[in-house]
Amino acid sequence: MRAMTHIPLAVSLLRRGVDGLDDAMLLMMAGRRRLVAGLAAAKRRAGLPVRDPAREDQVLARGHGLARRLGLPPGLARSQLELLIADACRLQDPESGGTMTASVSPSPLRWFPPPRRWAPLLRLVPAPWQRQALEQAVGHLLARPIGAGDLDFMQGRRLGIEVSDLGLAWVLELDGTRLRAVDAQSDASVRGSATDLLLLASRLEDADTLFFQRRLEVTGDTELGLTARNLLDRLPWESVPLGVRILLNRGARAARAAREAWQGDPA
Ligand SMILES: C=C(O[C@@H]1C=C(C(=O)O)C=C[C@H]1O)C(=O)O
Repeated sequence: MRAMTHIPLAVSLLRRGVDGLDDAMLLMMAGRRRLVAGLAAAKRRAGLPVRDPAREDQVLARGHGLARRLGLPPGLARSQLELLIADACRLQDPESGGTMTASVSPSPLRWFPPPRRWAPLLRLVPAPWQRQALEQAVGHLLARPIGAGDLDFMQGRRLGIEVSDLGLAWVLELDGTRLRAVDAQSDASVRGSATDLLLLASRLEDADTLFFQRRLEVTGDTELGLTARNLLDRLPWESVPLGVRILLNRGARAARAAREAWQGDPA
């Protein structure tokens, strides 16, 4: 018998990466199955058959093209896609014992998992990229109030945003007229679920209601937190670019519907 071998740090770190990607692949498979469930219902309503050989060829051809661009062995991509297609067909055909037809949800958003489901994927995004995306998004949203000096109370202070269900947290600092995401302790933090923060940012829920229902929390320097919260409430919504408003609104509605559709889901 071999003695216990020491596992080098590089091996265990790389294995953590492999685990993350394996999780991501399984999550994607679960997402594909949900879409297939929606497709099954839509095809049934339209009187279309379960199998569509032309579409299957198209799926395989797309996979082949992408595999080539990614430098993947073509056989690998093909065999994986064939497995997925076979599973999708079983899933849709009640004769073959598939349970999906019985459990298709009335909401098409069943296949759009709420944020906590896809959080593991987000955590794979390197922190500097996350920070950059946040800076750009918040910078867009708050361009006018920053220009008007409404955020001057934040000069030299650091405000944290914590997305509780995603396990994500960022700290923002106002540097002149630019909001920067920094790697430092915050003076105060606003904390809520991804869906609730999105509902707040898109004005589909107001801060008072969310605080009252404890769906939004302020920690740390309460005065700074409350000033930030009040600013959110008074945000001149008309000054936010229309495209951003539409995107936020759609995103928040989808997240809320997904949360409702998934409520009571045991998994
Ligand atoms: C999902 C569908 O049903 C079947 C499964 C397919 C797939 O898994 O990609 C493709 C075509 C159909 O044979 C569909 O019609 O798109």
